[in-house]
Amino acid sequence: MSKLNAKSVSLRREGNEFFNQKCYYNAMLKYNESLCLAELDSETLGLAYANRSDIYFEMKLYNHCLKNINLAKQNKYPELNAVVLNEREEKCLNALKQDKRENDCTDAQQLFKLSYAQNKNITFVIDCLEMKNDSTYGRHIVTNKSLKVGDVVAIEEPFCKIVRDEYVQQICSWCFKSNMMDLIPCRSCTKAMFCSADCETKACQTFHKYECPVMEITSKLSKNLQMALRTLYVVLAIFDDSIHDLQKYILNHPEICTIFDVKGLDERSKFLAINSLIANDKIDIRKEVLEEISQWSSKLKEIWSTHGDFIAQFLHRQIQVATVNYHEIYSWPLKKGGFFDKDIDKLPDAFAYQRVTVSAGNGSYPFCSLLNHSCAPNVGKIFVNDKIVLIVQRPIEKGAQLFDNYGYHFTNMSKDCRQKELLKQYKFLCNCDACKHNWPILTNLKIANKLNLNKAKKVCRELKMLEVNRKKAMSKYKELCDIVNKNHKNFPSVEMCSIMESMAAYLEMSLKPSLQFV
Ligand SMILES: C[S@@+](CC[C@H](N)C(=O)[O-])C[C@H]1O[C@@H](n2cnc3c(N)ncnc32)[C@H](O)[C@@H]1O
Repeated sequence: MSKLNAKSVSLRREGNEFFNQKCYYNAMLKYNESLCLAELDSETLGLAYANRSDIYFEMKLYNHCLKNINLAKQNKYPELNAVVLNEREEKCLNALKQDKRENDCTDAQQLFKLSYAQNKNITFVIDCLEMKNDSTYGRHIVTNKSLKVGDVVAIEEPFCKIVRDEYVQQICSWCFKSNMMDLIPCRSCTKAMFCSADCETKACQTFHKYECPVMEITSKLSKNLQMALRTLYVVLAIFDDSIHDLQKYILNHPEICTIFDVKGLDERSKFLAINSLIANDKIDIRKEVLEEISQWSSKLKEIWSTHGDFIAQFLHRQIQVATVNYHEIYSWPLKKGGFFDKDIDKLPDAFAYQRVTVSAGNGSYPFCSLLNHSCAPNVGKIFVNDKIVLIVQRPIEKGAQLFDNYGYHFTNMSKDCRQKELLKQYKFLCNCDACKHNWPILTNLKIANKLNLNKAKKVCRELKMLEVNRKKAMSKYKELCDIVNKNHKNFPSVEMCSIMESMAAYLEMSLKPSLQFV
């Protein structure tokens, strides 16, 4: 579907109905869809921006409101209605003068810095991490000095990323920022929005220049195939549109090389590191399917005619790599909900809250993809926009391996289920401590220390009460890191697992947007 004013107008009207009912989240979604469908240089665009400014005004987000009033004016907002906008603008400016609210505008990204000196080559990883390779674990990451709970050991950007279709109107297609849904639509397609003109330019210099004309159809493909295609586009842009140069480069670098072996961190080297990630060779996709897809876009059609076999091989490998390596990118839902609480007094039977981040997209990360799995991991990932921040969850001794969790944790899944799923998707039989010693799930775990159990209960109660505030959440999180550092010998136990969950919740709280839509 291309831009179409009639459809845009009807979406805006749907938005107005939600707005009148004060359902601002739904209204904003409809206005953003309306913006995506509005034709360039039409007043439909201006009207949608103006309506969005009304939501921001009601939510007292005056800077967003002013920005949208400006966008409306720049986009043919009808002169006839200008009085309404001008009045809103004036009210906004006055309100801003009187607005004494504390602005919790700490950039989430600034909350996290590497805890130790950086690796000289891989500057986003601490220097004490090394890659090892053996017959049991394949390639894996170990530390040559002991690490403590809370240490930030890597902050990695994705090589390639993709926003899920259902979040296109809520998250910037370039940087994954939500910006309170204050996004601008792509000028040409209806399936991409950006938080700034700068992000739009960056996307259009790479994958979006090829994808834009075919976004509507490619967004219906499976996520792995979409990621494979996008990787091809990202890499094509790196090779200045030359499929010939890309093929030559791959042929000239046949050796397996990881992010630890590549010479620099330039985009070509990063691609080599992605291309040499472990692949699931049981996954097969017919060349005819790829050929059919290649006919959708003019660029793909053109290069398929000269390099069909190479492109089929490229996409095939990327799909095989995707299934065992690519990460979901988690983000906060913008609709109010947050932590909802279970009955605290049921501890040790239950955690006191549930964490509610949602998977907003997928990304490929050459370093984090070298981490192996454990059902009782010692590191955890959190996302700041599209970046993975890798943080130590349990003390790690010098020489020990760093273990991530692939979504199968011993506290909430039986050993049999975990092992079955891991074998099916990742082709290995897990032999982590939790599997080896058949640790029980949370509800059947022992209590190791009554004093700590009381602490855990208190923490849960506080978690329930705490107003979301980044600074407070961060300081609580640090307190809990200390408790885990001092008491980790009691792991696994109800109280330690509970404290670790609360620790993760406080960490997420420190990232949660300070405002959400009702
Ligand atoms: C994301 S990769 C991790 C890096 C991988 N070891 C390598 O050599 O590139 C996932 C793959 O690593 C292997 N793997 C992960 N965790 C493992 C574990 N605990 N024991 C053995 N193999 C594991 C499996 O082959 C899995 O499909």
